[in-house]
Amino acid sequence: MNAFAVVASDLKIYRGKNLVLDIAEFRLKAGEVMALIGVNGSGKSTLVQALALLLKPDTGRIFIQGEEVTPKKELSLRRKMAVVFQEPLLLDTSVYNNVASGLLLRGCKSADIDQRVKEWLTRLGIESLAFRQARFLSGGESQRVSLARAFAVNPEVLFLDEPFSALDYPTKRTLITELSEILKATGIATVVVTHDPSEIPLIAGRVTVLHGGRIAQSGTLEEIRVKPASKTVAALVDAANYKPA
Ligand SMILES: Nc1ncnc2c1ncn2[C@@H]1O[C@H](COP(=O)(O)OP(=O)(O)OP(=O)(O)O)[C@@H](O)[C@H]1O
Repeated sequence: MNAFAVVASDLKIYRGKNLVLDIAEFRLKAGEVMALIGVNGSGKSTLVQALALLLKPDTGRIFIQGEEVTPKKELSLRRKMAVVFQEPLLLDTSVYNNVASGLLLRGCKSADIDQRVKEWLTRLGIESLAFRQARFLSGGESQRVSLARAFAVNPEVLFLDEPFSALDYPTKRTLITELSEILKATGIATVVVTHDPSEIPLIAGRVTVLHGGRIAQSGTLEEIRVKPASKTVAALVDAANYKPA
């Protein structure tokens, strides 16, 4: 197994004439859960989309588990990854079919699909919702379906782009704790975008701070709090409700 799940270098993305992402080097270790934070517009979603191979960078090289992304390998490498967004983006069908959708796309056999869908419905505590239409779910239930769909494909790398920000506080806390247990058990390398530093100790180890499309600082939350690279970074990690774990 490669020591790094994702490596990117000299990653640049322009929107019109604006350079919105300028990453000299990014490394996500195998099995690591990294929090990605930054003010609005700092480039978090753009970086996630680029690393998940959903957005083509203008320059740069990306390696997934040591394999360089090339036009020929792009689709197979993309299928090693799963992304969960703030909006669950569910298909207008049953919960079961939603969780099965990524596996169908990957051409899995129906017996495997059934086994994996049932496993992940159970692990996310939504087996009783299997035949409910997705449009009738609550926000928290929808996000559980979206996570089950992501885990069902057995991803090597998982990207979570503010998956909890639309949820109420108790629902969010319960889901983060469960998700953290699943990530520990599976060892899937994960990048989780969050606006709430109090979530970081619950789920992630290292923190990467983006500012103006660049990596402003990277380290543990404690390291960054003790020696923030700038006032903006200090403000980001200095949430009133944060207590060291
Ligand atoms: N489709 C687009 N067209 C033009 N500019 C864009 C587009 N998407 C993003 N941008 C710009 O790129 C920059 C980075 O945006 P991005 O969404 O990655 O930031 P973010 O850190 O995820 O923000 P937020 O915390 O608000 O979600 C912003 O200046 C944004 O306006």
